[in-house]
Amino acid sequence: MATDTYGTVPDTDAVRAALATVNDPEIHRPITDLGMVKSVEVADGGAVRVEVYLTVSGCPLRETITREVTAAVSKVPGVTGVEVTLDVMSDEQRRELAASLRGGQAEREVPFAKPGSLTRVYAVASGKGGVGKSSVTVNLAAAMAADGLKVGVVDADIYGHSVPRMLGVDGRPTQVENMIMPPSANGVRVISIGMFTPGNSPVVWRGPMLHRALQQFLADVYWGDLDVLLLDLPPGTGDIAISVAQLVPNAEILVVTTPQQAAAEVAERAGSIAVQTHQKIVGVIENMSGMPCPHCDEVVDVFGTGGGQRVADGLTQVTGTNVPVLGSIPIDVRLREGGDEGKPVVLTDPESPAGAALRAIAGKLGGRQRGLAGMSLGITPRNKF
Ligand SMILES: Nc1ncnc2c1ncn2[C@@H]1O[C@H](COP(=O)(O)OP(=O)(O)OP(=O)(O)O)[C@@H](O)[C@H]1O
Repeated sequence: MATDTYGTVPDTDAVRAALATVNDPEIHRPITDLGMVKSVEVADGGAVRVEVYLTVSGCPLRETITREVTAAVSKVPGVTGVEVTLDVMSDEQRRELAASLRGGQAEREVPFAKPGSLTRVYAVASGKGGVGKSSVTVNLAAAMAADGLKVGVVDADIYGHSVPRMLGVDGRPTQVENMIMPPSANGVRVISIGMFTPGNSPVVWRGPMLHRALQQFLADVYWGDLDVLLLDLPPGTGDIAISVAQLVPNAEILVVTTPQQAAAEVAERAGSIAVQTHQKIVGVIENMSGMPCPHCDEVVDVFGTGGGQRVADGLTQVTGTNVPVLGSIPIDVRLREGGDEGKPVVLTDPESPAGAALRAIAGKLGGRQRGLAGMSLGITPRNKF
């Protein structure tokens, strides 16, 4: 905005108020609250100079911060120009920031495991690989974020980590002291083992290291206040499922299967582990449930039928609680393309059969926060609600 006709110098408080509207892109809190505004100078002609502290040198989001600060300050009446210079926090400042983000809590605590936590944690499990567990996870996350929920995803599929690519997250997390800032895309905060390994190298860790990695993802990552955290587990009944049960005992299990008999049997075994770990199974999602013919709309049951219901019935029997089928997702080439391009189908094609099915399931799972009225999930509310 141009200097007003009387040449009034812009008010420093107004400039600071404008800066308070700029959130750090990783921490998602105003830069003014994070001690990131080093100085503000307003010259007579209306030129404003803002010095901003980056949390770390070489911060990948320096351009974003510069752009957003410039845009916010430019809107203040009387401002004729904005110059943003960047500095880097000292070790002491970083320690203070990390301590304030932790809210004075002791280190290494998993916030989601605390009794008062309001975050619902869903661990997405499958028996076999390749049934679409990661695709389902990222689409549920994106759909819930689009519905206004604060959502995080931990890609705990250590051997087949694909979540960042499917969600369109690139780049590595920034570390502030011993806190890790998760990158985000499509409104979803993501952390993946793939962000900590060079190139596309395989991860060959065994149990204790996997446990440690998961603990770090849960305790050392600054997630902020999440409504929902989704954990994409590796297929099968491996070490990670046990670690999840130990680290976040209140996590609820979501089982993904295909309609195929063989896949359903393995999925049921994977789900049964919840009985031993005393975790709740929130429901079963059947993926790849038929493919609508592109020419005549007739549905071709490529992988057979009924797997989701079989798994749900089996788990209902072994757990003694009602485990419902939450939904069925058809085979849809747009879902696969969306995964390859980092654009979840629930956002690019929300009305497609797969997009609509995923959004309906996300609505059931995300909507539980506001109580269970009107929902037929067939579940028993836990005391955290
Ligand atoms: N409903 C669907 N329609 C079309 N393609 C799908 C569907 N669901 C998944 N796919 C595709 O199937 C492949 C496997 O999916 P995905 O990687 O999500 O499986 P996964 O169970 O997470 O595998 P893993 O656990 O082995 O990593 C991907 O190429 C994905 O795009």
